[in-house]
Amino acid sequence: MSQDNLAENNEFNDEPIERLNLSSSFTEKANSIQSGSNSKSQRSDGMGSTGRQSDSDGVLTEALIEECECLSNLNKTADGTSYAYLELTASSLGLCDISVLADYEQLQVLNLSHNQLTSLSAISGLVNLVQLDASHNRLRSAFDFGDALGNLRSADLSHNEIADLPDMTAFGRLRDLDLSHNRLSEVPASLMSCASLQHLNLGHNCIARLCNLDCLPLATLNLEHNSIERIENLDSLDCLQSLVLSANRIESLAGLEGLQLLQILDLADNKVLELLELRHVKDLRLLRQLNLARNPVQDVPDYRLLVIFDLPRLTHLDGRRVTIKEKVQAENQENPSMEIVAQRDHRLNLVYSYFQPHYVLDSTLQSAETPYPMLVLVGPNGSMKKDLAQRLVSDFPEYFGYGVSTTTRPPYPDEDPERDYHFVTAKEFEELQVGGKFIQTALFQGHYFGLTLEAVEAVAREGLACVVHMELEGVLALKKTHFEPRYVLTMPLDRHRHGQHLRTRPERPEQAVLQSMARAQLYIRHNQQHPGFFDMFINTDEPSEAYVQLRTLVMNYLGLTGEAAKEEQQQQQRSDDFASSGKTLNRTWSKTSQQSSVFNPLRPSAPQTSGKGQVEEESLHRRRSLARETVSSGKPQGRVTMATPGPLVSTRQPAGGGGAASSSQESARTQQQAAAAAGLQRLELGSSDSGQVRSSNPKAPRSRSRAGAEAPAGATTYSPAMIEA
Ligand SMILES: Nc1ncnc2c1ncn2[C@@H]1O[C@H](COP(=O)(O)OP(=O)(O)OP(=O)(O)O)[C@@H](O)[C@H]1O
Repeated sequence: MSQDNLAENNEFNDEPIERLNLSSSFTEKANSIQSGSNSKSQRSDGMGSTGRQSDSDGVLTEALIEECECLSNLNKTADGTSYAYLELTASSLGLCDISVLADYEQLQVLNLSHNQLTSLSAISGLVNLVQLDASHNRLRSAFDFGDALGNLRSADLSHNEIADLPDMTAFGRLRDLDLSHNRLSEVPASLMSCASLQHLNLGHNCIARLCNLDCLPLATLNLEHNSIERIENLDSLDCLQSLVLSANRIESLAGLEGLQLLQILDLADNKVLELLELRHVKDLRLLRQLNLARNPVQDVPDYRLLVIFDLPRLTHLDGRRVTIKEKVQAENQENPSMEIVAQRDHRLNLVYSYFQPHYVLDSTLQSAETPYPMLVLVGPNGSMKKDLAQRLVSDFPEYFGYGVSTTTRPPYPDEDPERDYHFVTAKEFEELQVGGKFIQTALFQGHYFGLTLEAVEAVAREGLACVVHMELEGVLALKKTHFEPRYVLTMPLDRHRHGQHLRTRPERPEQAVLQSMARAQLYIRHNQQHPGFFDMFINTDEPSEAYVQLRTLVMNYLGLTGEAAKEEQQQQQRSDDFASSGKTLNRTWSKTSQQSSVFNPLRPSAPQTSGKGQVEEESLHRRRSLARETVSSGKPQGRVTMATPGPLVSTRQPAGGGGAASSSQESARTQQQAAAAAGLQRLELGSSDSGQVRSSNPKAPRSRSRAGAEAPAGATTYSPAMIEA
């Protein structure tokens, strides 16, 4: 076998990444070297020299070599001109004199481990030597065999008494060097001339400082069990894949930032105290195995999940495989989705409220047929929703009241503490929360916001529907309660205008402005991914136009257009009279619940007992059920008559979509008849002329927008494309 062939057989740099194990990598390598050479040294009769006790006073002789069958691998010599044994294994023979080896200059692999050697000068003539194992001897000086062994690729000199290295310039081909378990007090400077060194083990020495490794092409470096306090001077190790620094005195991970190929980092048994240190390895994209076992940082609560969250690419942490479950758990804990946060908030508020004495609050109680009416304007801040809400309330005082939220945010100079928010301290907010006062809470830009039941009740007691405004997080929580409001998404589509709106408040920091602008995308995404989540959309680029749209929407909804308005006023008068006698709330705005079917949107609920006989009541009930089923399960129609005040339904035909409408006329008629049979009042609402108001209710007919988002048929599409424009 030629030298090169032999060298190829012993290459380590081609090992797959997974095999570059932590602290054991060098040991394994050493073992593989040893077992490799041992196996080569095995004769066909299975006998080798390893383990044989020498009876020649530690002198290796030809007779002993023969007796112990030390030679193996009869093959072509390096120059290819003749045959010779290329390997010699003379381990555990108590050898202290190996001068006989000077005659074996064809040797390529030499194993002299576990002897009593104090010098290797006798092998200075083995110019063909590629692999040397002289571990477990009593060598004081390594590489004292001179410069002639320039072909050496692998040298195991571990478990000796080496305190320093001579000049290594001649060993430019050396790839693997094991100097572990020696007496080195520093990284030998001469190592820097080993331009091919890929695997270096300096573990179990007395090294206190990391240095003299500059620009070495190391793939694995083991410095376990030394006295290193700081990770330094490793920046130039561009090829480093595995770094073992366990059992040192390291407190910080600083100094690892540049090791872009690092995959394995073993820092077990050190003094790393803070999770903050992980920032130094956060950007190491290939890091898969991290060992921080027995560091003080492990005492940090939720340590494991926090590390997994910070370094999501890890496959092994502290010697244990990171499971998918742990990854999900870490993500949910440290970066929960808005949905999970809302779920938690809701659970918390619910539990706190259960601890309180319960009152039956008639005014906001969900009745059998209709929920308490509420209108929620939702959108990113700066979408003018607060102004819109307050204007609506002042224009329709007979229908709407403003639900004042509570917040820990300090008031802006122009805000009225009674009208805009209830401003409280963080402690007061917490007390309210623990007191079970909130229907929903949300954290937004570092401040808590919450809507108390009392704020809604204050409006409801007046017989009014409650108008509130909030961020998406608040809506997610509110949707979990028994309230079933209408949700109007208010969004500036023009980023520039949005920025302008936000900057009207000089006290709002620029960072918050940019954050809020970025959040606009969140609303668009949410609208796309959850069709029907918002009931309507209003573009608030132009505040006055937005208000006109909202007002139109509300008036349409309340039936307050033209003659209808007058009639409504009269009706309202009658209702008020009715209400003043029994204070019955005009439930006009909220969505009906799944179970509830129908109600007259403009008049107080009809009394349930009509004086009909039982059979007639049952028949009526059957017909109502039939009508409900027909209405709720009916396929989207071009023109649908809804008997509920539920979704806004377009009466317009989508362009070119008449076919669907005509083909379903029969079905529509059936629905209408069924609804009429049940004695239900029709409510037909069209999209506004401006085309900006539309429903995203899933039951409404839909057409596909250019951007792929679903939108109700007949309505102008609301898509991110509009934002881009
Ligand atoms: N109970 C609540 N739950 C969740 N979000 C809420 C709640 N009450 C108010 N918010 C929202 O918190 C955000 C607070 O924003 P900010 O303090 O910057 O300005 P604002 O004047 O209150 O609102 P805007 O800028 O939208 O007029 C607003 O988007 C507001 O709608």
